[in-house]
Amino acid sequence: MEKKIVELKQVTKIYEGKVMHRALNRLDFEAEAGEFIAIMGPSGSGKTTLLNVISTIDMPTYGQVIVDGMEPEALNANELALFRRHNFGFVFQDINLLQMLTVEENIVLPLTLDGLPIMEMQKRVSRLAEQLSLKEILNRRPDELSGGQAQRTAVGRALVHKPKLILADEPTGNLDSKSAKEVLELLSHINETERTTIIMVTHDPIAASYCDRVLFIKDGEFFNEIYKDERRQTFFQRILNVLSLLGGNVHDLRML
Ligand SMILES: Nc1ncnc2c1ncn2[C@@H]1O[C@H](COP(=O)(O)OP(=O)(O)OP(=O)(O)O)[C@@H](O)[C@H]1O
Repeated sequence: MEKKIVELKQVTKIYEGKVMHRALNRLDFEAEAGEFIAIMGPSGSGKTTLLNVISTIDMPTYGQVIVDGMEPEALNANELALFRRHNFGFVFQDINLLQMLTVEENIVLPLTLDGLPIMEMQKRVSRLAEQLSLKEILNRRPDELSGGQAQRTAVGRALVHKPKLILADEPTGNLDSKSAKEVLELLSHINETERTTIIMVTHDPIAASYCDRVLFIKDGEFFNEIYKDERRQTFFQRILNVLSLLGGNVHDLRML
């Protein structure tokens, strides 16, 4: 049995506002080290909230979150910021590269915060550039990149400090299908070779079919969960079957 990297026990998240909203309701969730997991559900079902609670960006109202054996709630603000920076890599739909910096400088940025020796930084960047097929374009700036190259750079930036867990929120949401495929194959490859755990929120059943497991949530509660045990195409069909049971707006299912 693999080590558990994330454990959520009966997690409830209530947003207090003019109208109180229960975004997660008594949700249990576990991720083992090395898993590649997709989180799916209709718009507003709590997917981003779940990712934010796992990444410690947000704290649950009730329930317990344990990441790599630690309870983030027990840490003070500085400790929490460090914990997050050392353990997590983030990939978002909006790629957010720094326009003034080259691909190489964007990738290396998180390491400069930790004051790593230059030789070590160069070693890591050149290894990543190889893995991410960015070798030829390390000196380009973000406005000279395709969408796929830009997102691969962002994946590089998320990986450079060797995080235990990659948290991705719609990483292919703004990409054409060819670039999306490149990024998904890359995430799969990183997951297989480095055993980095990846948790990815997606509306896209094709993206989800690259994962080992898909967790479906509805109204902030567990709805279903399926594991890949066969070819990606058959897994894709099973994902579509659950999505049709889940209901919601068909416009939520982009790229179908
Ligand atoms: N800061 C907030 N204050 C109040 N309500 C919020 C806040 N953030 C999210 N919500 C509400 O909580 C619910 C869950 O939001 P969340 O963003 O987690 O859903 P989601 O499944 O990621 O949606 P989408 O697929 O549209 O991105 C929604 O009804 C949303 O309106």
